[in-house]
Amino acid sequence: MTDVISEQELQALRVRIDNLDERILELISDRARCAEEVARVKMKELKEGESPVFYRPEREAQVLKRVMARNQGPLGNEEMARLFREIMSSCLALENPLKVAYLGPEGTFSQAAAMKHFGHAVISVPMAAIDEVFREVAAGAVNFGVVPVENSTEGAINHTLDSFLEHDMVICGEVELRIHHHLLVGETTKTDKITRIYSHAQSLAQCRKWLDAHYPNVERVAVSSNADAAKRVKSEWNSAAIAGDMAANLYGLTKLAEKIEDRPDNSTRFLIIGSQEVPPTGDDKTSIIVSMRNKPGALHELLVPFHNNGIDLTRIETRPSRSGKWTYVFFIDFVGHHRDPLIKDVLEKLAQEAVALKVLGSYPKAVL
Ligand SMILES: O=C(O)C(=O)C[C@]1(C(=O)O)C=C[C@@H](O)C=C1
Repeated sequence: MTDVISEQELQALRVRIDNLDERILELISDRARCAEEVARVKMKELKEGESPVFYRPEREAQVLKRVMARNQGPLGNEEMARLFREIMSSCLALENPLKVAYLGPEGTFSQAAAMKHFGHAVISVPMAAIDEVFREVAAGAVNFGVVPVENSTEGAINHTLDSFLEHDMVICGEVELRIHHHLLVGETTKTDKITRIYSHAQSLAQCRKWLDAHYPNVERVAVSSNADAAKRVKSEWNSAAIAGDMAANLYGLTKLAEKIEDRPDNSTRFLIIGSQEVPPTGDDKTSIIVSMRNKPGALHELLVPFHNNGIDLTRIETRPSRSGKWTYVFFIDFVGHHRDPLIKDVLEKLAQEAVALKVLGSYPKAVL
């Protein structure tokens, strides 16, 4: 009897869900038609020689923040924003499908970061090296690139910082990704006979203590990427790989142990590079490169204008210079947009003291 009643209850709920889905479907289609209209207006307003700007990171940040502010549950803010991220991604693809280069191969955390930032409707293009991502963007072969810039456990990604010295790029966004590593095996792996564990050197370092505790005598082999590690285990019965969810799914591997990173807050920050300046949203960050004269107190001089104006520095990194002129170079991130009057003032003061100063870009703070 109770079975019949709960079956009826279930039926009624499914009818409600079907009705809601129909309404959601209509609303999403309405939204998509609106985006098509937006594209038409953008094309209409173009002046001679201008090309349309379909992707608007400042607007996307605003849409996602609004969704999060209005959300009343039961779905969490991040979950709800993730759904809207995908809807917007599909709407943008209707206007103009974006091409995004990332540090490949398929299944890397860089690809996961690209999907988190742009949604799944973009065309993602794997590159063999960070420098190639920069070159692909510079050549106009893709609209944007996604490159890792710092990891909370292992620090700065120097290849990325150095590439900024060589290429003229605009930073148009940032995305932070929680990095969860898993120990992965294939169908043919003999799990009690593992003699080798493959992963990228950074990931092996991020799981060092776990490996010492669980596989102290197993050979650790550093390969070019986690995705490459995952690919190798498919055909080796005595090997395992350390990689993330994307690589596990892509290569059909099983998790022998989940979330094995030593620090539970392990995350990587990625930058979105392109050629498009992003207008202020009121909640932005700016990245600059500055080189100072090689004299005592140079770093102090550099920091004083920020301190005096109460500007929040979020990161400072030093790299060796590439030429005689660039004796040493500072990469600085701070809160604010380079068009804000206060920030403009500080940058002008800084430019007077510096050998060279380059604004890499102002962009909305990561929302997701
Ligand atoms: O508002 C715009 O300019 C749009 O193109 C619409 C829209 C959206 O779907 O909301 C789509 C893509 C842009 O990156 C930002 C927003």
